Amino acid sequence: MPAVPKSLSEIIQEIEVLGSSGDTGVVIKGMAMDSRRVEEGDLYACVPGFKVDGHDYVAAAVAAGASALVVERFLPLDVPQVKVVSVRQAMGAIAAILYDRPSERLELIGVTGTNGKTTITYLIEKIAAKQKQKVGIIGTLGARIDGRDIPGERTTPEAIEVQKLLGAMVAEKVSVAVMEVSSHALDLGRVAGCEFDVGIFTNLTQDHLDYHKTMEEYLNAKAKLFSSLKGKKQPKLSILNGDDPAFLKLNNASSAPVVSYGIHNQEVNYRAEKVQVTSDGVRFTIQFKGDSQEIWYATPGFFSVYNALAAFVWGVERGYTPKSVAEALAEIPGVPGRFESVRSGQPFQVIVDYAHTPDGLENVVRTARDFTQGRLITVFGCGGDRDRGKRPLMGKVASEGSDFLIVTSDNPRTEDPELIIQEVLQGVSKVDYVALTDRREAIEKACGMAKPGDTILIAGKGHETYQIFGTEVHPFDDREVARESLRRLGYV
Ligand SMILES: CC(=O)N[C@H]1[C@@H](OP(=O)(O)OP(=O)(O)OC[C@H]2O[C@@H](n3ccc(=O)[nH]c3=O)[C@H](O)[C@@H]2O)O[C@H](CO)[C@@H](O)[C@@H]1O[C@H](C)C(=O)N[C@@H](C)C(=O)N[C@H](CCC(=O)O)C(=O)O
Ligand SMILES: Nc1ncnc2c1ncn2[C@@H]1O[C@H](COP(=O)(O)OP(=O)(O)OP(=O)(O)O)[C@@H](O)[C@H]1O
Ligand SMILES: N[C@H](CCC[C@H](N)C(=O)O)C(=O)O
Ligand SMILES: [Mg+2]
Repeated sequence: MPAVPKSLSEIIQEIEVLGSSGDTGVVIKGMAMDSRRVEEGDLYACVPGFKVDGHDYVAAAVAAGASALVVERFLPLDVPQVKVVSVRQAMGAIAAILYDRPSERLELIGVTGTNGKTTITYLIEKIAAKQKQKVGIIGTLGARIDGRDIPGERTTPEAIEVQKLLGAMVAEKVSVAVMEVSSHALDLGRVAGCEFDVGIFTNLTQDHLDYHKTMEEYLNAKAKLFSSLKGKKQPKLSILNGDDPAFLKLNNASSAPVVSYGIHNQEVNYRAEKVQVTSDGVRFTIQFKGDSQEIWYATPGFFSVYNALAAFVWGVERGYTPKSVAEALAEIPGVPGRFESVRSGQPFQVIVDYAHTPDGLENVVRTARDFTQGRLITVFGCGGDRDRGKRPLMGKVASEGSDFLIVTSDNPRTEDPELIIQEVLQGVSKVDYVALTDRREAIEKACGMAKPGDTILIAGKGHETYQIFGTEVHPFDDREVARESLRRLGYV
């Protein structure tokens, strides 16, 4: 959906500015934060980045047709300019104005936490779609509007893109939008201009310390989602994992009433009990408000109980019958790249999963181990240019839970793949392992050595269809590569 053109002065009236220069009567037709994507009549937002400063690209932006600039310091140019404290924060607010404040026209759910966000957005999509609601998703797998996929690069896109997508959802009469809100997004203002109605917290374990430095800072970023739950639309709700150590802090930070869920904490509002984890999924009973509901959700792992619980709470609190929410959960075939089985008729299991944190990997290794008769062969690596501290921790949990380990590459980006592997190996002990830098070779090795009853767990890339070396993106899909390896071994 295109932006609704507005004069710069109209925009300035609705946001906090430090000052302006030039003709503020100029009409703004759209907005861009990248000079290379500026179109005629756009407002170019000069973002001081981690690598470069957008203020240095105004000449290119103006040459491409930018009609005005949002700046943190006035530039000696004959172009209308608006000066703000933080361009990153102002960008969302301005884009929201240009797209007619779309988040005020639908229910917006934000899902945050280290693991489980994508999964929960898919569960909520299913629950709402079963009630004949049109649903929009924004997250790691891209955006999706009423079942139509729109590719995306980040878990939470930049603010302008977020508002544009929400605007498109409003235009398509979406009533429920569910969005993954990463800690980077909360810190970098990518959700500025969004009025959330519901915040969902999954869990907090180590990740992204390259960016946040401490777990406390990481949690503070997450907490912003819950403290932001105020505004015109009512009611607001925080849905929090009562078993997580971060619960108390988020409970205190929340501006909205809190509903909690969990398994161990006896005080939570929605509690799962009689949990059975099988190789096909999880079965359990939810006790809530003097009522109870049986749940079947076809993704194995104790962690799946938490994901299903969080989605169930949203559905029931929205007023859907517990039975209809349970039926929706039972119908979900699985989320791409999350505990996804590759089946080519081979007498062993091959599972592709997106676990890329110590906690995620530990959970998924334990789950696979629990239903494996033979050996558990785990293939994984750690991303380059990401939290280095998690590498030996992932090496440790993978080696402790597996019978054979193949340490390989997972998006080395600008780092040396061999050195990343060395850091993973620092945590590896008590297990036979091999390091194979080439991920294809690693998967082939696993398939070649598996015997009937074994399980191969290929972790870290899940749905990803690429491998990033340097800044180049090469096609690579764990599921495809596993299928090819199995084919070569004679399975079809
Ligand atoms: C730390 C981080 O998030 N960085 C993001 C940030 O980069 P940056 O601020 O350093 O940008 P920069 O390259 O210095 O450029 C500054 C400005 O100059 C502009 N520019 C630059 C060059 C030019 O010719 N013209 C121009 O206008 C850029 O468009 C930008 O506006 O803004 C860039 C532009 O949007 C993003 O691509 C970049 O994401 C990087 C690549 C990234 O990897 N982010 C990851 C860590 C991330 O965001 N992950 C989270 C969490 C994932 C999860 O766990 O779920 C996510 O939400 O995806
Ligand atoms: N509730 C959970 N607790 C711990 N681990 C989980 C949980 N849910 C999923 N996982 C593990 O984490 C992996 C990623 O799950 P998912 O994609 O839902 O998380 P995410 O929070 O969206 O991740 P990202 O930060 O990359 O967006 C899964 O493949 C699984 O191994
Ligand atoms: N959203 C996560 C995904 C990591 C997936 C893994 N494959 C990697 O590239 O490190 C991140 O950006 O840290
Ligand atoms: Mg995700």
